[in-house]
Amino acid sequence: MGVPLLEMRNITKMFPGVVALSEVNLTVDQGEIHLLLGENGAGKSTMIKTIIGINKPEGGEMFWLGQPMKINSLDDAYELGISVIYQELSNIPCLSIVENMYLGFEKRKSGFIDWKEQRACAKKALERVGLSDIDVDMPMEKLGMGQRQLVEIARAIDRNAKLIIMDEPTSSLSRKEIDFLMDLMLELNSEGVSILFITHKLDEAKRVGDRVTVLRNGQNSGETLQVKDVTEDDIIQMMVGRTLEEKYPKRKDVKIGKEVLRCEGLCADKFDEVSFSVRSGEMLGVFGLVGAGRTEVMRALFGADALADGKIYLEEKEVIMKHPRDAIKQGVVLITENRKEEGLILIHDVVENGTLVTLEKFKRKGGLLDNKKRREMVQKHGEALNLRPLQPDKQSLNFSGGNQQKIVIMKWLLSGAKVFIFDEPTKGVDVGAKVEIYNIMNQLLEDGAAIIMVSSEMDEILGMSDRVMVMYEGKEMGIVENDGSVGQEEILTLATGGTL
Ligand SMILES: Nc1ncnc2c1ncn2[C@@H]1O[C@H](COP(=O)(O)OP(=O)(O)OP(=O)(O)O)[C@@H](O)[C@H]1O
Repeated sequence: MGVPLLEMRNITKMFPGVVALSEVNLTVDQGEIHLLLGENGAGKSTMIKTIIGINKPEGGEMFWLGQPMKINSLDDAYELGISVIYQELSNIPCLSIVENMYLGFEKRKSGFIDWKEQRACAKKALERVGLSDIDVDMPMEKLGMGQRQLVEIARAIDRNAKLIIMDEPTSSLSRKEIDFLMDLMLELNSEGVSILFITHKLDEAKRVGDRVTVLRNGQNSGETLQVKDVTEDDIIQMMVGRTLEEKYPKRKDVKIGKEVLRCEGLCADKFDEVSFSVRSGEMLGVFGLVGAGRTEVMRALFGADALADGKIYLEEKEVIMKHPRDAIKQGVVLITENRKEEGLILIHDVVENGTLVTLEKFKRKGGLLDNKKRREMVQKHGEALNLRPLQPDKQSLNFSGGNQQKIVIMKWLLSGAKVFIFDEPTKGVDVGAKVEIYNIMNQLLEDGAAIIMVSSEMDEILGMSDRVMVMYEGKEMGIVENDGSVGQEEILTLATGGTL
């Protein structure tokens, strides 16, 4: 194996009130896929930012191919051959694919941008990620989340990276795209590229990883191990310090009651004739591959996008959702998949974000806000959601990705709605926190709410839903009872346009 490609020794990084990394060690060998795992807030992203020079550690040493690593900026990282594919997409939506791919690293000829060369190289790299038919001059915003992610991967391939750091690259991809990416990772790896792979999906991790380093509360949790020598349960034990009894906790005292919401023949640009209903105490799972139109239906139902046709009934009365305000007023809320753009005001703290849609509840006589009560509520829900760190005054942008998701969930939990639409609720959330979110959903159902859960995770859909609506290319392919009579195969058949 020779000298390690990257060696991080005793890295310590502090932020106000938090020791994000404490004497952490990480070694990535040449030509290996190394897993960096840990709960939300364990310090994985902080470690990556340290590797690429964004964070300056307070202590520790870094080596690249055995030599002390001088890294002061992202440019130094690229120079060495390190590319990062971030958890949250970092491209600029209004720029074209090719502009995004070479932003800050333009190919030049006689001082001018060499568009011909850029387009040719972009096309070649995009072919490798399965996007051979795509027009490289198309604006990024025209692509779905999954495709945008693949463009980022193409950019790393184009830069001939020696180390590709992938921070949850699969969280926005469909099953097919994930399989494609896993194969691509193995292929790149066989060509000698090292990959540092961060994921919360342990099955994927096990599928491709050679060795695994686990972080827990900013420290190494045990030694780095060979992936073939550990089970998923061993990894969970290292991550959370205990084994999880149930991945999908059972609902105890839930009675499915009357229909709360019914949608008939919903139509818009991206979907056609979608009809479904959900009852009190019931979870309707909505499954489909990326681009199936699930999020679009939910956004229209919530009044965030316009409907061309169709009717919505709430407790048997027809309602019009022209604006999210209308939906919230009627007790229908959407917990968006896109937390950074739509879920949170990142510069605001947890109290402000957590109580943003429920300010009315905290108004005192005279109209002033009861900030003490706001803080107490946020503290209470933060504890229930295991928000880490539990610092209500901390700016949301300084929370780890998974913990930001918990703040978004908190915001809507406080609203006391009748219908909760969760769009990919556990995206980027660690195994332990997933169970916490499922427990909260179960509690909502016990309290009589209705839940619609859009998810690309088949296990999650089958583990949590009472019924499953399957969509394909904007069409509703069927609604099935999740009572064991249908399984993964049947649902996938519907999701790929087939019939049962
Ligand atoms: N700029 C910052 N200012 C203050 N605290 C920060 C900052 N960046 C990270 N932290 C804190 O450092 C800790 C580690 O966060 P980090 O983002 O590295 O976690 P993570 O393991 O990547 O989690 P996730 O899986 O949720 O993405 C957290 O407590 C986080 O709140």
